Amino acid sequence: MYDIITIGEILAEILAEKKNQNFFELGGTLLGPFPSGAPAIAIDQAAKMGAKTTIVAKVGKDDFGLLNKNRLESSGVDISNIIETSDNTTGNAFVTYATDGSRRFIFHFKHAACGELGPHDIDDALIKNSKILHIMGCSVTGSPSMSAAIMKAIRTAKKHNVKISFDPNIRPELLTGETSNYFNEILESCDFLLTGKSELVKLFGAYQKNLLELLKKKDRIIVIKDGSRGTDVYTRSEAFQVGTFPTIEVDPTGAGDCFDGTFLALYCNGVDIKTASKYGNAAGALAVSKKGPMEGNCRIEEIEHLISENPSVEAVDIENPFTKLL
Ligand SMILES: Nc1ncnc2c1ncn2[C@@H]1O[C@H](COP(=O)(O)OP(=O)(O)O)[C@@H](O)[C@H]1O
Ligand SMILES: O=C(O)C[C@@H](O)[C@H](O)C(=O)COP(=O)(O)O
Repeated sequence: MYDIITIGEILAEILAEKKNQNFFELGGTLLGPFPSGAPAIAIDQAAKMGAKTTIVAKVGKDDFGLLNKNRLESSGVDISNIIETSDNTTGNAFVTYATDGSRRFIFHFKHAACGELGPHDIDDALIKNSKILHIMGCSVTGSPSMSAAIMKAIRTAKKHNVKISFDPNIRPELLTGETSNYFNEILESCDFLLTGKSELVKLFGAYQKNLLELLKKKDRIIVIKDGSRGTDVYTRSEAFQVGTFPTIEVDPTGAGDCFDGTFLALYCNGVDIKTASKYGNAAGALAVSKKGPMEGNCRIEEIEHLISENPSVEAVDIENPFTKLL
């Protein structure tokens, strides 16, 4: 039995060393390759937290695949469901940051090993034998066959009461046609919506009404992550905010996935959602302090050390805007 299973892309990530460095001129230094892919980052962190985890994904028979398999295995992820294909090479993400904090990606995804993953690669028994299925929106939009694989898994999870966790993690560079139908189905089904605030705005604009509808349909946990501004959490009966931990941000990529892995691992262990959110924020702060999307992933001892140094960071109850309307 797995605590958490995820399905999606494994990538090798290449990072531009300097801000505003572009990819159309010679001369800039590139850092990496870093193990990456949003589902891989989250599942790596969940395993580091002690959860029993696996990832269903495809890599090529190449060094980028090996880089990722080695990293995930050393963190404790069961890598036996990573398929090696001879038909394509491991996917890539090239990332560059601008001085205003925005980032741009060039992906090699749809026609890479990760994009080959299809419904035939999804074993229903694996999904049924998991407590939580965690899905990232970027995976849903990455390739048509991966979308079909993920939707098959979502429907199996729903049928067998496996909890569904969804982080929309929208990457404009990966958006394709069918996306909104899939997103709507996953949003309706999910038990955990672990979303970045900017993604909520992209999905819904002014999102309060949509969150109310989601809570009316199901008592779920909605986490809104907002970078250095912290995290808001809503359920039908609870609403609270958790502030951030001091850190020096050198690379924001991966913080949200790292939050997800931490939060879900602790939830599976029976930890209350206020504590799990605080630990998630601490993990996010540690994540942004290292270059590379999962280089800042951490074990629980590092999180507890950061928390013990910052006793004033607590979950603070706020008025629940939804309770009166439900
Ligand atoms: N600069 C930062 N300083 C402190 N904590 C941060 C910082 N950036 C991210 N975090 C923590 O990591 C969490 C997840 O990061 P965020 O960027 O909001 O996720 P996402 O990528 O899903 O939008 C945040 O809610 C916050 O607690
Ligand atoms: O998997 C992808 O398609 C994108 C990843 O390469 C990237 O690392 C990412 O999206 C990280 O997400 P974040 O946690 O929201 O920064």
